[in-house]
Amino acid sequence: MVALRVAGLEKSFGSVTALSEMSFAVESGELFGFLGPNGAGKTTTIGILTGRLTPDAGEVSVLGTDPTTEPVETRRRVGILPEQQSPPSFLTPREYFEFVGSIRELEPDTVSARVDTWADRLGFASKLETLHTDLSRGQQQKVMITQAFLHEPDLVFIDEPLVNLDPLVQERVKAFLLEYVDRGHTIFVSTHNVDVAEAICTRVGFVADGTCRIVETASNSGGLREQFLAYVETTDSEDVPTLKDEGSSPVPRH
Ligand SMILES: Nc1ncnc2c1ncn2[C@@H]1O[C@H](COP(=O)(O)OP(=O)(O)OP(=O)(O)O)[C@@H](O)[C@H]1O
Repeated sequence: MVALRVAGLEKSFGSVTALSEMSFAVESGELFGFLGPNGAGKTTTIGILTGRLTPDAGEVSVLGTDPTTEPVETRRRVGILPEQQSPPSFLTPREYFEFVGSIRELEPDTVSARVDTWADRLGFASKLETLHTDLSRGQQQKVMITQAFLHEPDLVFIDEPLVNLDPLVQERVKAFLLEYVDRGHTIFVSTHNVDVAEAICTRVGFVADGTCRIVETASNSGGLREQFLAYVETTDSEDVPTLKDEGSSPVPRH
């Protein structure tokens, strides 16, 4: 079953073309990686998939909803870990999770049990009653990861899930993501981190220059990093690493 699908997406901001004929689909149960350099169009695509942005053209479907016409319904059904967003500074993690739980229509006992599990998993039990403003960046990231999964949605969008986390917690998050898709849920991960994509994703969409090319990580023989850098070289993206000096052959663009 298809969890999400975009077809022919176009999006410009003034004279800047952010997306150009972006098309791909993600099946239920996939851990799909969206891998691209700065400015490739990843955040813009997630913004459209979660109803925050409206495309100039193209079709989009998320769990059978259309986020361009029914954004509230789409957001009700998914979890979102936005890029570089902090929890409210004036709340503690426990207060914030109670707030998120009420919006997500969860029973207080369910919220409490899930928060305890997440606090143990990511190691922030001692910080549950501390104002967010007094938490480190990594501790705030743990809170943001928890809120995205609190209602155990069928589909979760996560932007750079491991940023600011220490290596031990990174391993725990990666293990959780794999377990979550094993249970039949779908995860869409946007990242710059090729190693993370290669380690956990079933398929990867290389994003560059506002468009996307799908690569199967399981049958990937040439090394994801080399393929990715070679792909980016074939686009018009600026400020990206080059492999030309190392004698690699670019992968032809689809
Ligand atoms: N609100 C906006 N106004 C003008 N230009 C924008 C806006 N949002 C995005 N852009 C431009 O659209 C392009 C795609 O940006 P986007 O944020 O989607 O990239 P990204 O892949 O998420 O990048 P990064 O990895 O650096 O976060 C960039 O050229 C960016 O400058």
